[in-house]
Amino acid sequence: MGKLYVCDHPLIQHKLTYIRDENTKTKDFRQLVDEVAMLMAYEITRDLPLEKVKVHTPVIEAECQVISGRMLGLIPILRAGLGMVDGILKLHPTAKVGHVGLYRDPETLQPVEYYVKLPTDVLERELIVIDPMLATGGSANMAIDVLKKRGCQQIKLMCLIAAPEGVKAVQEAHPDVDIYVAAVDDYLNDHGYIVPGLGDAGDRLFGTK
Ligand SMILES: O=P(O)(O)OC[C@H]1O[C@H](OP(=O)(O)OP(=O)(O)O)[C@H](O)[C@@H]1O
Ligand SMILES: O=c1cc[nH]c(=O)[nH]1
Ligand SMILES: [Mg+2]
Repeated sequence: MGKLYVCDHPLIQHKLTYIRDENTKTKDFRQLVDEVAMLMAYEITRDLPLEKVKVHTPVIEAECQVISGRMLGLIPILRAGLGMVDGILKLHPTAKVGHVGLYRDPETLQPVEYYVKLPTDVLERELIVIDPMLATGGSANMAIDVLKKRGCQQIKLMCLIAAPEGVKAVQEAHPDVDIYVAAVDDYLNDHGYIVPGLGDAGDRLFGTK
């Protein structure tokens, strides 16, 4: 079963509180999501492998370390996942970005695919699927399916807030995928919203409501 990591760094938890607050308006919401995504990326990439390299400092030749291994690909689920991309790119500027467009039907809560565009070298990259909200898990599972159907193998999932139902659904459908979140909330309400949650992440990011 995939592991669940809760990024409980005080800076992440502090910022998440203001992201949840209904009085936080679009500009600050966007800024805070960007900052939390960057802080989470720092935690998530803690296990990246290093390799030794020689560097000439102005003083001597030294043996130092650089990140080795596979390159990174970020896969935001449109729309709301877009809000987390730039924060991660600040730490990993060479990552490529693939987009998976899904919306959740408000009646059935089932995800509907409307767009997929991936880097040509996606199979050579470690992928992080990004979405602020993991509610029923339908969207995350469909995005991971989209990647696996194309042969992708090394996939992580990164969300701000998860419902227990969503964590369970992803762990059952994709036991090879580790999940990284800033918080696991209490439950889903009758409309499929995470409680306490933050409302509709896409609407709050883009000011569409
Ligand atoms: O786990 P699930 O039950 O599938 O719900 C989570 C999905 O719902 C939201 O997207 P939404 O459908 O609102 O699209 P948007 O990002 O365009 O607003 C959210 O950003 C996730 O993608
Ligand atoms: O609480 C939720 C659930 C799904 N999508 C959101 O944006 N928020
Ligand atoms: Mg939305």
